[in-house]
Amino acid sequence: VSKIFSAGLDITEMSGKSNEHYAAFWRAVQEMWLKLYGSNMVTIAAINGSSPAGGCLMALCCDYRIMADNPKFAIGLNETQLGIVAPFWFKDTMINTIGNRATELSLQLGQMYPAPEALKFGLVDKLVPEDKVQSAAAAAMSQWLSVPDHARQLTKSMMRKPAIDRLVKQREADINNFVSFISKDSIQKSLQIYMDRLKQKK
Ligand SMILES: CCCCC/C=C\C/C=C\C=C\CC(=O)SCCNC(=O)CCNC(=O)[C@H](O)C(C)(C)COP(=O)(O)OP(=O)(O)OC[C@H]1O[C@@H](n2cnc3c(N)ncnc32)[C@H](O)[C@@H]1OP(=O)(O)O
Repeated sequence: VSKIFSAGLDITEMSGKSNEHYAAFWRAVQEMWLKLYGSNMVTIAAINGSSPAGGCLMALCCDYRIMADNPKFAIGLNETQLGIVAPFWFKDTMINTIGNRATELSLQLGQMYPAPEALKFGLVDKLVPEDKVQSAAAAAMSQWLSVPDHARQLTKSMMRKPAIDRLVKQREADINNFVSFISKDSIQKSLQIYMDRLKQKK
């Protein structure tokens, strides 16, 4: 979709459903992160539009991020703005990209960064004109693929393994946490208010 890289997790999957539904949904989200963050392939994010929350997470999972140079497009982990909390593995992924202090600011405020600020913050690696995002991503891919694969893969794994092992160890507890958090009446209410606001904005 033009103007949107990803709208993040589907909020309708997190509201008004059963606990079994929430558990299955969260397991699938964990699986997505484990596969993408843990992939030994080269992954380049071609960010052609806004990328809130889960969308930002997907981009952060990649090895390199190229974003369209348009200040109308914003990226960030904005969970607190929805009244929810970025789980520890979202937080770890961001820390591994921009560091602890910048992550704390970002997460507590639920900040969405317009493209130029995202570059300054290190959330993305490069800005290019909107119509050059795909070609710039292809060029970056060629550069990354020119590095001997075994050395690049071992280096990637060395950098990411501690975060991945942490989720693998706590996977069931993380699902239980998510279910008990998201099914609270107060959280359901916050999500409803956020969705109503999104619709009113039109
Ligand atoms: C202490 C224990 C902690 C345990 C862990 C607990 C909790 C963690 C839980 C969850 C983590 C979640 C991460 C997420 O990803 S949450 C989702 C965050 N996403 C957003 O905030 C995106 C909101 N959307 C937007 O900002 C805009 O819609 C967007 C910029 C994407 C596009 O703008 P545009 O103007 O083009 O389009 P709209 O008119 O706003 O939207 C069209 C249509 O789509 C609906 N919609 C948008 N985003 C979502 C979404 N993420 N999920 C579901 N539906 C969405 C929007 O409501 C419109 O619908 P309709 O009116 O056409 O029916």
